Amino acid sequence: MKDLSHMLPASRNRSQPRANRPLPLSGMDYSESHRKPQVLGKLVIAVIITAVCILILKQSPSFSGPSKFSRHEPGVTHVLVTGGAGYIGSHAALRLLKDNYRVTIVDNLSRGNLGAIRILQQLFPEPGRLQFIYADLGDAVVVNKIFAKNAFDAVMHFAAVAYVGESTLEPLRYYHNITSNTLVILEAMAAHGVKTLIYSSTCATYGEPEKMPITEVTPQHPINPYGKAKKMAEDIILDFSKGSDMAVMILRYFNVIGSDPEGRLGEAPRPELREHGRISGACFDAALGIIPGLKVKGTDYPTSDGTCIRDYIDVTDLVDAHVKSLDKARPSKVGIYNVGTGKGRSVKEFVEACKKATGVSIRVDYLERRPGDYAEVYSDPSKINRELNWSARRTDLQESLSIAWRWQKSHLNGYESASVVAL
Ligand SMILES: O=c1ccn([C@@H]2O[C@H](COP(=O)(O)OP(=O)(O)O[C@H]3OC[C@@H](O)[C@H](O)[C@H]3O)[C@@H](O)[C@H]2O)c(=O)[nH]1
Repeated sequence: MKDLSHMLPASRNRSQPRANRPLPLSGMDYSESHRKPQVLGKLVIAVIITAVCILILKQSPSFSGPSKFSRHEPGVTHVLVTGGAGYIGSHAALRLLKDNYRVTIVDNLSRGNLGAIRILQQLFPEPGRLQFIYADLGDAVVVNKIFAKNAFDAVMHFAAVAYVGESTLEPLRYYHNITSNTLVILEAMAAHGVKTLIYSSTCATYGEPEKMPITEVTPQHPINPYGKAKKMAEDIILDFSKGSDMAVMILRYFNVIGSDPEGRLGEAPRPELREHGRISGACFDAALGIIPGLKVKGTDYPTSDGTCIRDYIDVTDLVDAHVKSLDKARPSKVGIYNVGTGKGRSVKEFVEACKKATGVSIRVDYLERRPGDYAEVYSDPSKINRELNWSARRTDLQESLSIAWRWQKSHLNGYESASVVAL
């Protein structure tokens, strides 16, 4: 058995010991059946544990076992959700499962959380609803096996590293993870006749446009490796789909915030990547006292208050756009959509909303600009409003942040613990 416990996220709150449970993974299998009894010789305990393991194994489809997903059942859409252990992917998987889709999640857990998968498994324990496969999309052989064993109807490709700052420091990681892995997915789709793709792209592909708001025909001139890698992936997808009967939807997300309003899932980024973290995570970390204060990166931008302008879209609205895209995807058609609210908010405005949502007077330090940042981006969402009948519903920044804050407060160690604190 391969011990992959080092891949679990480190404790977010240094004052609390890390819950060091070894990951129950064996090769590519995901199963809780591999735990060994701690005390040898205690036969009765061993028998009970074995019985429990068999029960759990029955509930947790494993990659190498007979797949309950290998048959194509008419009327049930089976969606491959790459990156389904991550922030957006897990929220999308939850919505798909709620809407009665069958879901297979593939994730290498490099940025996502096994805890999110466990929550989804608890919510949807029925055999044949949710399958989790621990695998890296960079491994074409494994990806092909996954496609060969499963009859996917559609792919939602979320899996990606997604920090603008990190991308400027580690560009090759971004090109590999985003661009190359998309190629692997497309090749597997072609080889196995899967013809529907919903692709997670980003406003970062536009770079620093001259005109606001950004429409889908605004020229794309990305200025950081993250945006460039996503743009390349988009181009490959478009070339690949040309002249084919592929149904493709490319969704260009603006800045995603919030979490499941019912508090089942949240955003739990890797603590070791905190320095690259997004503004929402940084605000919450500052409010929780995990970091001494929030660093506002750049106050000399040509904007109303000197800080960057972004369009913050709630994750619940974003996953709704995915479900609508899947519904409206048609053979031989490509749809490209901005997914945003259409409203630009400055970093200073964001910080004020975060202070109100958390009730904490967060300390704010003003620093130099962050490499790779653009001054102002916000969307014109009229195309997606019109064509997919989608519009953002939760447009109150403070409300989205309040929902996310509730989850953060009750998950000080991310998915590893649910210790509630009174602030
Ligand atoms: O600690 C921080 C983090 C961020 N910021 C600022 O907040 C603004 C937003 O930065 P974020 O890192 O949250 O988000 P970005 O706009 O860089 O990209 C984000 O949105 C588009 C998505 O596709 C990307 O995946 C996501 O990272 C920037 O101006 C940034 O400099 C801070 O001032 N302090």
